[in-house]
Amino acid sequence: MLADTIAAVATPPGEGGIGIVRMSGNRAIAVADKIFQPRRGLKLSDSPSHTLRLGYIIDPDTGETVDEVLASIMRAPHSYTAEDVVEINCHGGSLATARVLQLVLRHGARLAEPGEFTRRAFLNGRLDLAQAEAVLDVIRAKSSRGLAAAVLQLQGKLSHKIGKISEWINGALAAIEASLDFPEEVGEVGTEELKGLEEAREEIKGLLVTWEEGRLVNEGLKIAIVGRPNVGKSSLLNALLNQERAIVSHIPGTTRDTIEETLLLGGYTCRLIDTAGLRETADALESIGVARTRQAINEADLILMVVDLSTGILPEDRLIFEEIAGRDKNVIIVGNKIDMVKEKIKDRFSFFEGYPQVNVSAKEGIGLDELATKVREIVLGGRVGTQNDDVLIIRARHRDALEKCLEHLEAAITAWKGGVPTDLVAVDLWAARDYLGEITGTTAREDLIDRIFSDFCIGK
Ligand SMILES: Nc1nc2c(c(=O)[nH]1)N(C=O)[C@@H](CNc1ccc(C(=O)N[C@@H](CCC(=O)O)C(=O)O)cc1)CN2
Ligand SMILES: Nc1nc2c(ncn2[C@@H]2O[C@H](COP(=O)(O)OP(=O)(O)OP(=O)(O)O)[C@@H](O)[C@H]2O)c(=O)[nH]1
Ligand SMILES: [Mg+2]
Repeated sequence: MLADTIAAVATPPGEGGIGIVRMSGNRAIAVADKIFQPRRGLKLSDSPSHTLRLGYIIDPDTGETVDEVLASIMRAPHSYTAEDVVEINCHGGSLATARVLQLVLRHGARLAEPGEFTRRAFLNGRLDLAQAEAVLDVIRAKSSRGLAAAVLQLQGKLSHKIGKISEWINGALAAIEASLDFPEEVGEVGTEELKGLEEAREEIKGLLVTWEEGRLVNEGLKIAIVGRPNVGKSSLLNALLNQERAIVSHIPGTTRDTIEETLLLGGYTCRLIDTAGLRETADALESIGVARTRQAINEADLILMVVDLSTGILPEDRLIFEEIAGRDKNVIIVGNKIDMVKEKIKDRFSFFEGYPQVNVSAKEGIGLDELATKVREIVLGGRVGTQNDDVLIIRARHRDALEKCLEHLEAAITAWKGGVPTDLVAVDLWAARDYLGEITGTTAREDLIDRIFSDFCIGK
């Protein structure tokens, strides 16, 4: 158990139903006893673990009653941090919780650092690093699919798979080490172990293919709305959001900066980015906007290229299309202002042959469902349809470690098959094992762990 006792407000600031001050450490219960007076019955230190008591927080120096609260006690090791934990449930609102925090700090606790409660759960072995990261991913989840993936990881499903892969690698290493120690007794290092390594390799590959979806689930699909000025990009953003978010006007060059909003599509978070119309411009401000548009195009997973059906394709449209096409990006051509087209127009512009086109009216709300369906098709397109109970790789850090692990594992397998001396094979296997340990935290360096927990909020 770590020496000092930490405390923080665990609920967000502002007005709310309840505000919680949480303490963890071996003095947590003693500190609580000094300031908490139960209305009746046992004081907190005599209460059984996992019980809740009603009482008052009283400033021992002044005798002043600060708040009426519920205090809960969870004794080590059966708590979130695996240390003694006391939670004081105050009336919501920043003043009561701030006063209670002040009192516990004055009577023996110190303010927790960001993520320190979860860090203690990790250091005390209740969670491994991947599970601790999942705590943050649960808090930050932006879609139901993202939440499901993070909760699975919190429950240890990813860690379990990593453990299984490590076992295969360890099995091979043990066999190699035995054959080095007692070469005459062990004989050939077995095909059994080699098979285990091949299974490990397949398991890693299976995890890596989930990253594409995991990234989408975690970060959201970036959709850039691009086109020449005045075709109705901002109108389309507003129509999809069903909200007057961006300024719309008949003046070309209305949108100067990129505007980003999130939208849920089929359980996935989409980040819709409205951009400044692309054109050659002498206006300094507008050209900054155009540069940002290009950046949005670079970062986008999907581009909605908006054209104006009422004017048809202009040379400017062609230039923009040439800029977009030929990149490895998904593109949907959106023919806008269909409400203005009187005669029966052709469904598609032959110019955009090979690209999906959906015709809409951002103004009248025509064709938006069809566009959403097309977007969803592309989001899911070509991806192995995973279920909510499948493990997903949702952090780039995990993907990177798995890729490194795979490289070394493949090198080891090739070397083994090529008859390279097994002590050399072992070098790659050790490296592969260390990369797996970075995911669960067994071989993660202090600075990496610092970086991970500094992302958390205070009180988590
Ligand atoms: N009030 C409150 N709500 C909360 C949390 C909390 O710490 N306090 N949590 C977190 O912030 C989450 C719940 N997570 C938790 C996970 C484990 C334990 C815990 O006490 N684990 C013991 C087993 C206890 C038992 O089963 O009796 C253990 O693993 O040993 C507590 C909370 C979400 N809601
Ligand atoms: N009739 C009709 N007009 C539309 C439609 N969509 C947009 N407009 C009009 O087209 C003009 C330009 O719309 P915006 O949404 O500002 O166009 P934009 O592409 O964002 O333009 P910039 O920001 O200047 O690049 C406005 O006058 C809109 O009312 C539509 O579906 N039908
Ligand atoms: Mg605009």
